[in-house]
Amino acid sequence: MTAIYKDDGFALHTDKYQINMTQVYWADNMHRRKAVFELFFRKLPFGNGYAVFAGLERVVHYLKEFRFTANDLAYLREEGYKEEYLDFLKTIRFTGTVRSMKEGELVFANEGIMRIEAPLAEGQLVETALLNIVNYQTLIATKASRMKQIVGEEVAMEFGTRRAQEMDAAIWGTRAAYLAGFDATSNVRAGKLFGIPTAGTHAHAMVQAYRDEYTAFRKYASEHVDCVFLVDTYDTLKSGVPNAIRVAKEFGDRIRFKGIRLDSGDLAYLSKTARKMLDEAGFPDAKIYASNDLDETTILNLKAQDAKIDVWGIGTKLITAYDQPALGAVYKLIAIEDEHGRMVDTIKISSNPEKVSTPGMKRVFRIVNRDNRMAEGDYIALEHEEPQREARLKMFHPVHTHIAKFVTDFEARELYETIFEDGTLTYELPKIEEIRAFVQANLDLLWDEYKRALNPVEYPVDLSQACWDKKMRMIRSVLAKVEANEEREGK
Ligand SMILES: Nc1ncnc2c1ncn2[C@@H]1O[C@H](COP(=O)(O)OP(=O)(O)OP(=O)(O)O)[C@@H](O)[C@H]1O
Ligand SMILES: O=P(O)(O)OC[C@H]1O[C@H](OP(=O)(O)OP(=O)(O)O)[C@H](O)[C@@H]1O
Ligand SMILES: O=C(O)c1cccnc1
Repeated sequence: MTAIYKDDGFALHTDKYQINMTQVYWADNMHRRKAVFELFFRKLPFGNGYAVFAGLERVVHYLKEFRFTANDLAYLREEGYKEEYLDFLKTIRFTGTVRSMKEGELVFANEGIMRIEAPLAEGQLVETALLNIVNYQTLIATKASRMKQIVGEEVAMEFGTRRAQEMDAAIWGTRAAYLAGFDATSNVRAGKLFGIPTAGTHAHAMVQAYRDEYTAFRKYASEHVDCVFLVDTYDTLKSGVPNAIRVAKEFGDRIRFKGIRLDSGDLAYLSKTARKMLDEAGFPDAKIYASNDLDETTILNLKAQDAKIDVWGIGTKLITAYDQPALGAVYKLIAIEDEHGRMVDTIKISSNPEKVSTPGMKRVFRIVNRDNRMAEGDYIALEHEEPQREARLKMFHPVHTHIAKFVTDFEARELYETIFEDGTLTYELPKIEEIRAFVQANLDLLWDEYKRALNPVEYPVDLSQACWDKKMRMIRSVLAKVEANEEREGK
């Protein structure tokens, strides 16, 4: 790489305004004030009924290693930052406390996924990277989960690396897809880094290189025991499938003829006809793989057409989150220490009531009905509240408050774990297989109405009465100040 400075850290993986704001805090001696930030999104992606949280592992690595290197500081010096400020940046490490949902948790709009309590300077500087990581990984995990819900018991393989937005996206995207339910990836480096099962067939290039399918399949079979032949280079039914069958017969027990891959044309018609040909030739166990711009809509349609596809190879539409390429997670200041050392809550008002932030330190609980083991909804309470101790919980819609219900026999599962305590990592990162199992267990708690791909029912995310009252009090107090200001200005 022809970098001017060695790329040896991630602290500069931030927006310049974070460094500029931090300079202001530092110059004003505000930088050590305790601040609390919350990371959340306001709208679920893809019209899905839930999102799958991913990104915590990388966030942990990032915060653990957070420091400005000598190269970072040299570059900032060249950018014109003052020497005294650079001396301060040089000493910065992440010393905060992080409370977060676990990777693989199902998460909904307007609930804090992660809460960062840290000296203001640190909390501010890490915003961009945290959003960068969580936004992308959660987006892809959600897309993958949505696709896997449609794929069902069949196999979903991640094929997206070639179309991903560069290398990081391919690697962390395939990890997100796997933890959310995909079964394997074609990316070998992801296999090495995360222990994800890898798998693959072959491309048209190999058939073209040998110029005929029969020779190409034979050569492949001579070198590999597990064989899936790509059959659409010339003519799927007239040439590809017959050549695959011919080679499978010739090699007999010397190979495991796992199947064929279709990569163009009418996948419903071709798969049904190919299935018949394989069965008649005595290969009922050979699987039919399909790829070619697949997404959940196409897969659902193919299933409706009774396509005989066993393995779905999915690339572009998954790894680029093609129909919605960004999750709008934000990172908002919810409380800050004042000049007297007291924590004061902050609120951001918007003309859209759904966008008004919920002030203060809170915890998120999943309310699970003990009788049927299904989730009743999520419940956001103030830090000190203990909903699990209540016999009867009122759950009401935070905007349309007349929509309410009471739950009695319930378990209130707190969704936050402590990840860092005063800068020390206290959380043991789970293995990826554990995260996968966790996603499945979480999905089992949701009624199908929340999980369907089209027009799912909105899952309740409610505020406790105390939390709601506090929000309303703060809205009234801010609006009163705005009015007083207007009067002063004589408007
Ligand atoms: N039976 C089907 N019903 C609905 N969609 C299908 C069906 N068969 C294939 N598709 C989808 O239709 C699209 C066909 O795209 P396109 O016309 O680009 O492919 P192609 O011409 O078959 O192959 P190539 O990608 O080599 O150009 C793909 O997204 C594919 O997944
Ligand atoms: O379609 P995706 O969901 O992205 O799946 C991955 C695609 O990558 C390969 O195609 P390749 O790059 O060789 O191009 P082509 O098949 O589109 O010509 C493969 O044959 C799939 O078609
Ligand atoms: O193994 C395959 O078939 C594969 C891998 C990546 C992209 N397309 C197909």
